[in-house]
Amino acid sequence: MKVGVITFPGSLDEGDARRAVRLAGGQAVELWHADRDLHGVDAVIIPGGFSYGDYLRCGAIAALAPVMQSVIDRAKDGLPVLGICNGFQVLCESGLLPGALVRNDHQKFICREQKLRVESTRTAWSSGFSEGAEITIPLKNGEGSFQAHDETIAELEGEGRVVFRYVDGNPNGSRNDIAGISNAAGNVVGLMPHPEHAVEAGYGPDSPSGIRTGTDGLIIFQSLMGVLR
Ligand SMILES: NC(=O)CC[C@H](N)C(=O)O
Repeated sequence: MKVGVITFPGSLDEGDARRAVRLAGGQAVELWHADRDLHGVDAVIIPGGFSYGDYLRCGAIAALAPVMQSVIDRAKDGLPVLGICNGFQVLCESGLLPGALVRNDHQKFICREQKLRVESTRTAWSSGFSEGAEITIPLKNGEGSFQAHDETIAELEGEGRVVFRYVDGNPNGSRNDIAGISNAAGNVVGLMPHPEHAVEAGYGPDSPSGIRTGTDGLIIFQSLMGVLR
């Protein structure tokens, strides 16, 4: 299975995302922001970082990059797409996901191990979890507060499209403690915390479930492999 990982100027975590794909059993393919060609990939990951220096808003310029035009077209046909942190910001700016990520309510960059609850397993990227599972993966951003109109929040909640929710304290003022959402079809998912940094035992944060040690993030990439199989 070929999983494309996009690099924009200012991307940071594309290497870890490619590594996560490989550890989950996939083949990682490098995609370049200025290239419209998706090189026959079966899925796309938009990684974390500071694309185009976070000007004008985080993700706003990346959403207009040539590669994103192809991602937007293919996502409408069901291509699995995962946006991690800056990637989530790009997905919201490109219109593939609703809402916006704005500055953390406390105005500071946050970097910590974050506990999440898996609220929906009906997406390409969360099908490997059991519903309600609690996982811990790193969170690191300045603009991670998820905001949307009341109607959009009601729609996301009503349609079961909140995929990940912060537990044990809201780190950034996100509405309804939302850490990650999906589109209606479930092929596009964006989340602020970083699963690609919790894929190897001994290196990621310990899971509160006690079942795994530091590898909760790997299940997101393994979920995709199950869907593509
Ligand atoms: N880790 C990241 O992807 C950072 C995302 C974004 N540039 C922010 O600081 O909010």
